[in-house]
Parts: sequence; structure tokens; C-alpha cells
Amino acid sequence: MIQEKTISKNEIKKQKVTSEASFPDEAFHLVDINGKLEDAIQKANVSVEKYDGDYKKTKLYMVENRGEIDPHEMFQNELLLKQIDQIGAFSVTILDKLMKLQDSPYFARIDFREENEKQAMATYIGKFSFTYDNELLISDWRSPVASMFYDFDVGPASYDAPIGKVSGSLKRKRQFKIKNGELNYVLESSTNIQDDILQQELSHTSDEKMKSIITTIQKEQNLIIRNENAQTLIIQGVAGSGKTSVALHRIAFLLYRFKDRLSAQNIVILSPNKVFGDYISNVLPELGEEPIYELSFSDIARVQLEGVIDFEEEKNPLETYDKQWVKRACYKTTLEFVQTMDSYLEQVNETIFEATDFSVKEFFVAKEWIEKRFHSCKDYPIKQRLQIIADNIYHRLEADNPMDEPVPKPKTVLKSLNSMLQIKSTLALYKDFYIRMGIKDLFVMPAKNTLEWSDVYPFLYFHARLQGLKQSKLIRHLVVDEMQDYTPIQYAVLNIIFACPKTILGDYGQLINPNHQHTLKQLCQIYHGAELILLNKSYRSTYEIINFAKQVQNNSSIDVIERHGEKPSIFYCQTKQEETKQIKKQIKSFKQSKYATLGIILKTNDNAKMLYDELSKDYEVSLITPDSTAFQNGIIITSIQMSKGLEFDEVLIVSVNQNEYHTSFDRSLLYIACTRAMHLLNLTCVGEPSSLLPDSM
Ligand SMILES: Nc1ncnc2c1ncn2[C@@H]1O[C@H](COP(=O)(O)OP(=O)(O)OP(=O)(O)O)[C@@H](O)[C@H]1O
Repeated sequence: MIQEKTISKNEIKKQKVTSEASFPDEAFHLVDINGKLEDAIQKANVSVEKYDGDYKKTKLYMVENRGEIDPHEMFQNELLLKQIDQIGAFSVTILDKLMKLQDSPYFARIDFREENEKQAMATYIGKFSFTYDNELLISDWRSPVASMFYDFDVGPASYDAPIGKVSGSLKRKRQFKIKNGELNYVLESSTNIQDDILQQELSHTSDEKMKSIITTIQKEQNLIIRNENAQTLIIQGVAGSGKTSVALHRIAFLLYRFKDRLSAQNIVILSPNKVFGDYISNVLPELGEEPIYELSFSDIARVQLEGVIDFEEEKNPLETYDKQWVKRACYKTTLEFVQTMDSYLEQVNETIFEATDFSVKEFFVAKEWIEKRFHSCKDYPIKQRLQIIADNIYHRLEADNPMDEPVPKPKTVLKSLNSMLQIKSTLALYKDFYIRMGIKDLFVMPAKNTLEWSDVYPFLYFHARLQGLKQSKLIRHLVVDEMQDYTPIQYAVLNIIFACPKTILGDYGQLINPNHQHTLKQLCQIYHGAELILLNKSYRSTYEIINFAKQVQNNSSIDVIERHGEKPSIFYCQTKQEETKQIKKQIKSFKQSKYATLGIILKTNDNAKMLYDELSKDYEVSLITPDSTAFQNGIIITSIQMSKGLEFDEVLIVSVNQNEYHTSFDRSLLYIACTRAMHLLNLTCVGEPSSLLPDSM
């Protein structure tokens, strides 16, 4: 359900009425394209049916004649089947793209005159390219020429083509709204047109899932999307600045740009929870790409530590824990902790292995040689070094064995080398670290062979040095969303497992864990040489909501889009009962409104559950908890922690009382909650209102 309402509604409406009259060439062009698309779809349908028929026929032949056909023919048939299957799948993809184009074939046109050319060439830009009779009729939004639509106004322009930079001037820019193959409107180029359309896009009510933004990608966002060269890109952006959207469009761009060596299977996204994963899951398929694999830090730990050691899952950061637990957890989130681990590892590298002479029967290798080999393989995990040395010794002995005596096998040599190791397991190494560094009280095991969550990644860091981690060769690009939630040691481990380019995005203004003690500057230190990009403009929320959020967070650096709506309201209540009544009133008014989603946000998961129990007696509401897997429209009750990354047409933040929200950390939480609202924000409080709320309310 998409409703269109915009600040420049009148202007766009007027354009709609006059589109066909004022732009007869465009109306004609669309009819032509529609006809060609129709024809292409028919042809694609025929070829899909043909491959389907061929596949079935070949399969049937093989089944019916099994046992009679000789193995060579069988093999040929199997190959043929595979081939038909692949071509058939390709035809289905083409058909699918053509059908998507049929609804809205293109959204923009640019007329570009190349230097030294007399005439400008028109390029129509759409979700995918479309070629008919060897003529390129629509260019993909990711193509080099299409970048000018996002980067330039009418006037001098250029783009990077495979042959180098192409310069010239943009003579015309037009934007279209085409729905069901019909021209809704055409807008002729002028600088504010893009703003008008952006306003219109942003005024939509929310969809169930995040949607693509190709028609209105902003210049600063386009720079990130099309950055091909950065090994690591760090995007720090205020709430609603489009970080997640941009990251997903960047993936679509990279898949297009490097289609010969990158596929969806080669990309993984580290996302905070399954609901968020579900929420963003439509963007790539909408852009014609396959969905990518999602992982969490807990998933990674489970894979790496299977059969090694157990661990406790991450605890809810907003609950209260004993002081010692907090002290342990806090310390392990610092960059200093990683540095301390590094200096310990450096020391231990000198002492962990005490070489002795290897001597079995007449075979002998001097300890000096073993020691030297150990240090020369220093880039390998210690146990792998021993394996390498064992193999080396075996080959050396074999080569120098004039009497042809039975040489000790590598396994025997390895056993002997292992006995020279002073610390034999990762757990022993990890324990030794705390003892040697004089911080023994910072390591506690909650149960036998079980780690606290804060020890999981430090343990993996040591495990990488002693045993080695399972490295992913398949993954060629890693995306990390909500970067502020992860600690330096987690990044250090990530870098060992995924030695590939990375897009890391988040907002250090949206910290969710009070025990985390690291900064953006430190993240940049870890990724020395990374490109850091700041996004300061918020697109999600109205001017009034962002102004409110800015006062909550004391952050004046957020730029706001001039899209206006109602001012946020605070409902002051005397009692809990009064507050419940007020919540019900808000639900009633939401139901009568045009909006699709109402997010009722509470500080903690427990509070959200309690309100859900109360409201679900009378209303159809859903609850998002850390165990939830899907996002849906309607009335959603959840905690601030779980609302991260999501957005709702309307948000109601419940119980913004002084006792709940008073610390600087609560400020960050309240900011997260406020900025989930796209169009309307309301708050309730019981008794004394939080001092973090803006004064003027
Ligand atoms: N260029 C754009 N055109 C249209 N909509 C946009 C654009 N950029 C962002 N948006 C919209 O703004 C909203 C916020 O985008 P997104 O969730 O990607 O932001 P974010 O920076 O990841 O937010 P947060 O950190 O608050 O979770 C989405 O509805 C998105 O579609």
C-alpha cells in the first residue's frame, strides 16, 4: 500500500495532468518501449517453455532407458541436462527482469553531449538494462553513463567508462514516474526537481520491508555506492541517513561491476538480529540480485568454537549485573585490551616453545635448527608451525638417509615437537595471559569449559595464534552493519577470518551497550588506511521529529530534509492506568490513520513483553523480541534494542520518565527510539518526565 503525499504535491499533480500533452515525445517513447518489452517477454516465455520441455524430455528419456543406454551416452545426457538447466535458469532470470521492467521500464533520461560530438545522446535509465534488436534502449542504473544522473545537474558532466574518463555536458535531465506501464508524470530538469521527487518518496507510508532507492540516490550516497577501490570503507552516518540502504545498493553495484568474479555467495552481511535481516531482505531481490547470506557474531563464534569450548550467549546489555561482571565486560571492550593481548602474544612467542634436540635412533636434528625454523614461520599459528617443522624434519631425514633406515614419520616428529610446547591449549594460554599481565580477577568461567560472552572473541584471538581459525575463502566482501555495537577485539578476529574488502557502517551516536568503551577513532585505528565517510543528512524522519531528536541527543550536526509533519507530543500521565488509556487512544487514532506501522517502543525487552501481554487482550499487536525472526506491518511492540535499524510510520515511546531515562547513555537510547519514526512521534510519561526531553515541550 503506497500513498503519495508530498510537499510539492500540487506541482507534481499538475505535471501529471500535463505530462502527455507537454511531453508527447515521452508518451510516444513509452508506448514504443512497452511494445518492445511485450515482444521480448513473449520471446522469453517461449524460450523458458522450450528449455523446460527439453529438460523434461531428456530426463524422461534417461529414466525410461536407464539400464539400456551405455555409460558414455548416460554421461553425455547428464551433461546435456545440466546445460539445459543452466540456460533455462538464465532465461527465467531474463524473463523475471523483463516482467519487472514492464511495470516501470525506466525512471530517468539524461541527454549527454560528449566533447567533440555535435549531438547529445539520450540515455534512459531503469532498474535493469534492456536491449532490443541489438539496440540498447534502457541502461542499468549501475552503468557508468547512468552515474551522471546522480552526480550532475544540467551543465558540464563526466563519467568513468572502462576506456577512461568521458567528459562533455548534460543537456537535459528528466524524471519519470511510470506505474503499470503508464506515464504518471514527467519532470523536466531543474535543480529542485530531484528534491521534489525525494520528498515524495520519503512521504510514503512504510512498506513491510525496506525498499530500493534507485530513483532518488543522493550524490553523497552515490559516491559510496560506486566506490570500487576502497579496501575498507567506514560509513559513520546519523540515524536515517540511508547507511543500510546505501550498503545494500553498494552490494548490488559491486555484483554488477564485478559480475565475472563476484556473486551473491561471495558476500556476507553481519547484522544485529534476524528481524533486521528479514526487514532488509527484499532490497537485493528487488534490484534483480540474489539475497546475500547473513551472519551474527554469535553464529561465527559457534562455527569456530564447535568442539573446542562452550560459551554463554550475549546478555541483554540493559539489565543490571554485579559490579565485577561489569568490570570484566567493560575492560574487554577497549582497544587497550587488544594492545595488551598483542604485547603478551609477542612475549609468549619467545617462551611458549622450548626447542630440544630431536633424536630417534641414529636420526638427529639440533635444537638450534628447530628453534630457527619455529621463528621463521612466525606468520603461521603455532600448532601449524609445528606441523610444518615436522614435515621439514621428515623430508630432511629422508634426504640424508644413506643406509635407508626407516625414518621417523611426521606424526612421531610432531609428537616430539608438541612436547616442547610450554602451553598446549588455547584455554591454558588464555588463563596464562591473565596471570602474567596481573589481571587475574578479570577472567571468570561461569561453568566448566564455558566462557562468558565477553571472553569469546579474546579467546578466538588466542585460538587463531595457537591453532588457527577456519578462514573463509569463499567470502570476498564483508558488510558490517551497526558497527558501533562491536568491540575492537571482535574486529581483530573478524579481520583474521575474513581477509577481504569490507564495508563497515553504523552510528556511534546510537550506542546500545553501556559497557562498551570504544570510539570511532579507535575503529579507524584498527582499519588503518580505511576510507571514512560521514553522512550527516537524515532522510527518514520529518523535520519536526529530527529537531526533537537533536535536542534529545544534544547533537546539532544532523542535517534535516525540509519535510514537515506534526510536532512530537508528550502525554503526561499521573498513573500507569492513565498511561495505558493514553496508549489505547493512540492505537485508536493510528487505526483511523493512513499509516501502515505503529512502533510502540519501551526501554527494555521485559517492559515490552509486559505491555504486549496487556494490549494483546484487546488488540491485534505483535511483539518483537530477541528471538523473533520476521518484521511485519501493523502495531508492533518492542524494545529500543530490537527497534534498531527498523522504522515505523508512527512511533509511540512509552514511559519516558525520569527514573527510566536520566544518564548520558539513556540519551543515546532515547535518540535511537525517536529516530525510528518516519512521520509521527508521540511519547508518554508517568510522574516526573525525563530531564533528557527537550525543555520547550
Ligand atoms: N536517497 C534516498 N532516497 C529515498 N529514500 C531514502 C534515501 N536515503 C535514505 N532513504 C530512506 O531513509 C530511510 C532510512 O534509511 P536507512 O535505514 O538506510 O538509514 P540508516 O542510516 O541505516 O538508519 P539507522 O541508522 O537510523 O537505522 C529509509 O526509509 C530509506 O529508504
